[in-house]
Amino acid sequence: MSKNMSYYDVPDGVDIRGRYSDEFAQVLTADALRFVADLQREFRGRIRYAMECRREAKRRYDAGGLPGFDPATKFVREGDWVCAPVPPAVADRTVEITGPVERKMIINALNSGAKVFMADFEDALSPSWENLMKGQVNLRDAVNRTISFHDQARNRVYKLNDNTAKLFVRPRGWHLPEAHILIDGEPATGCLVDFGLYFFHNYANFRATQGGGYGPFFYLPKMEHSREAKIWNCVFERAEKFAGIERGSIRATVLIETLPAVFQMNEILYELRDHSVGLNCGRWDYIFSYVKTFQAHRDRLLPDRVQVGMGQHFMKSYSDLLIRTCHRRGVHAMGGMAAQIPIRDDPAANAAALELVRKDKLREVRAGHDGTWAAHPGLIPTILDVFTSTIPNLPNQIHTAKREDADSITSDDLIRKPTGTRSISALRLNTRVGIQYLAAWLTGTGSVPLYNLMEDAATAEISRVQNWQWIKHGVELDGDGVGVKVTRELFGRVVEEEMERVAREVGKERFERGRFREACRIFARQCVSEELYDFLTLDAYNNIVVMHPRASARL
Ligand SMILES: CC(=O)SCCNC(=O)CCNC(=O)[C@H](O)C(C)(C)COP(=O)(O)OP(=O)(O)OC[C@H]1O[C@@H](n2cnc3c(N)ncnc32)[C@H](O)[C@@H]1OP(=O)(O)O
Ligand SMILES: O=CC(=O)O
Ligand SMILES: [Mg+2]
Repeated sequence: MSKNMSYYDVPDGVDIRGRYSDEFAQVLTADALRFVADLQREFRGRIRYAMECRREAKRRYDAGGLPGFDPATKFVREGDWVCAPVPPAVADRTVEITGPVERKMIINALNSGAKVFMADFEDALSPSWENLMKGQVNLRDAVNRTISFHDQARNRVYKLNDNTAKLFVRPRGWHLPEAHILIDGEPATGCLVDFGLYFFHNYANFRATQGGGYGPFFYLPKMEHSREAKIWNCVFERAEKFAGIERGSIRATVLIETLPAVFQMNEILYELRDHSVGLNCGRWDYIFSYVKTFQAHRDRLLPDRVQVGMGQHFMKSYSDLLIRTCHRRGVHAMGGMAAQIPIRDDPAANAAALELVRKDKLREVRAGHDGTWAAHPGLIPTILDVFTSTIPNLPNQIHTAKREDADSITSDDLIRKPTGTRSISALRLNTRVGIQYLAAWLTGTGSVPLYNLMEDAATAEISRVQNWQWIKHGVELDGDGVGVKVTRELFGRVVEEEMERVAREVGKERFERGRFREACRIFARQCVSEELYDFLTLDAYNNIVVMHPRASARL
């Protein structure tokens, strides 16, 4: 054991390059880091292989192939198995609030009246060292129920109510490294750091105080294949063994938010059958993934982002098949996120936004979803009302909404071309939103309100890849009577004009103080690149890595 330059007490082979703080050292203990390092060493080969398989699948799609059901796992799809029974503590998940692992928001979310709070290290969080480590400290205090926050400007103290939402934690996706923690000289896998530190410090307390003997509970993002779910299952088994807790204690809901994964839903549940509490329709990343999967397919271009709703045939088919699959296997089928948020200064617009959320949730509960997501506490009464009035006296619809009709959904339904039109105003909006989101992300904020909608990493990805797709394929805009072709030159003019508009809208001072120009450079580079960048945030990550002592910030 040695003390490294930053004074963290680290086990052999582990080096911490992030800033030292006494508070962070409470979660970055030698024992916790040893647990993370052991996970990394045991699973790094399989993670690398899984990422290579993603690249291989991409090569097939780029050569004209289509995603589909795997004949080799037909026996899993047709077999008569079910997942382990749902833990009683999380039978009722009708409303789940989500949000970044920020201290005040954690308290507000846990107090919000939602059944579950999904604390996010992923789409809603900019994964800076400060955010991640503070997030771990905050979650530890939340599980211990000692968390508090003093808003000095408003002289308001935040504390937990007696009754709080059950906590789920969403680690990062498999693809993101943690540059500030080196294990045997290589950056750690981000999600193993998020999972490992949280599990190590909280499993005992969590199971005793809120899991009813189960837990901790997780959400797992952005998987593309059941082999990735299998790795998670092994990570869970390894953690359970380490902690000396019963196999099947840890439970996770997998987000189905990539197009390839919709063909693997049974397989994913099967791999996690002892650790599963369902699947969730991660609709925003799913749309992003549709573009990504079909990036070389000129005939499958997206219409304007606002037109790609759950009413599109491929989106409805995905949600219906997810419900059918989950209920057949005895677990929750969770709905997704409506992007509308309360609009404080305009009662009519606020009522219209709430009505859109209400309709979206009504569609979900009528289709058979067991619960859904809320982006903001102000939406919870509306969403709760929709669920409790549609399925009164039931915690979920797992056994009452079988949706056998969805057995007829085919591969064709799941990849059906979206319909709609394309407009210059959408190109402009994508650009304005993408740049502003990225500017916020670079300064440490991973979810923001923009033009009265929630924007996070997943929605920003749609803006980016839609622009890329339209430029790459030289789309003719047919939506607003302009009739021009999207070229790099046109996009260049749009970027210039939209940057001027952003500067006007946010005001000179904020514009100059912020990282808008840097965001613009990154966003525009990704929109015009010959090859599509895999992830907006993977490329931009280098811009938020801060080494201590300050060395090269690049991976
Ligand atoms: C695609 C996906 O992955 S979706 C899941 C990931 N995305 C998210 O989780 C988004 C979560 N939501 C948010 O981050 C925020 O609601 C935003 C950014 C959309 C809007 O934020 P704001 O405009 O700052 O909200 P607003 O000013 O109305 O907040 C009012 C109060 O509600 C609180 N609040 C707002 N959203 C949340 C939330 N999700 N969880 C907890 N508290 C919240 C604020 O902290 C604030 O509290 P205060 O009155 O005590 O100060
Ligand atoms: O994570 C959720 C999504 O919609 O993306
Ligand atoms: Mg997502």
